[in-house]
Amino acid sequence: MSVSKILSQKIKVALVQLSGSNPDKMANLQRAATFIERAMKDQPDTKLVVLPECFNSPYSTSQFRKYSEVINPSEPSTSVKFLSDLANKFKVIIVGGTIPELDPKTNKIYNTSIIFNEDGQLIGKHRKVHLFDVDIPNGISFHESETLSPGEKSTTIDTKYGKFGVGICYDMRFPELAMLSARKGSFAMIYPSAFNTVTGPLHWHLLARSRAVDNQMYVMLCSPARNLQSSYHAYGHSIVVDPRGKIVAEAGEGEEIIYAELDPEVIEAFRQAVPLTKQRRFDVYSDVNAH
Ligand SMILES: NC(=O)CC(=O)C(=O)O
Repeated sequence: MSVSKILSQKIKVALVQLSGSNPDKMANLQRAATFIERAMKDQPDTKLVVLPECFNSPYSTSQFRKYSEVINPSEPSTSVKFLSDLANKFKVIIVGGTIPELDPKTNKIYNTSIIFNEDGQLIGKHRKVHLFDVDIPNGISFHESETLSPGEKSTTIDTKYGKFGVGICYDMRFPELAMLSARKGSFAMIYPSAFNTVTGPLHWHLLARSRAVDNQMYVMLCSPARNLQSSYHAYGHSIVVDPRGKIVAEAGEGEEIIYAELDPEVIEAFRQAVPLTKQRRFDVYSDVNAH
């Protein structure tokens, strides 16, 4: 596939590391608006903005239903309308972190990312496929499946610059979603995320860099800032990794915006130098899911 199809031009991205787990949804939305406005003033050539996982609700299994919204483009809920208006106002693509989603047909709750184009149209959504259910001795226990249901699809979004894949947090531990999007021609994988102070130091950078190197694509992880008043302490360290596995931008632990320029030449040059896509041996591992 020619590079012009993967990413049509250089694009600036902004990852907005907002304070996490605050109980006031409208205040969280307003804060997102303030930061997006700041990003667009600081770097007006920004084409794509990413928000964190659960950016407008507590990250807590007992709270997801209370904060959930029905995602129906013809009857936009509070967060859908808010982010759609922001995308349209600033003429920027927004990967709107995640919000708890209620499916009115099944009464199930999902952890869902909603994505808007520059005209404010909802161009896709991703329901977290792999739920964060872990018990790490002397570390952390968390069971999203207490109240959430898993999504059933991988997600690749089409934009005027090219395609990118979306996963959510724990999804990044499963390389298959990123690989699927890469094979559909994506230039990047974007994960609104909320690792914690146990697993963050162990795996955050490793996983971001691994998904980038596996697929020779950009990888972006956008975390909430650390909030020690909340029950869940997010890791922070929102990060952009290039297709060579090099970290090109990284936040600290507080509220912050980080920027990076994605360059099609970097993708092309590295894919030519290390031509993994031409060297794959699906004749050998076509049955990878058979065991
Ligand atoms: N919160 C998550 O979904 C994932 C996480 O914290 C981890 O994988 O570690």
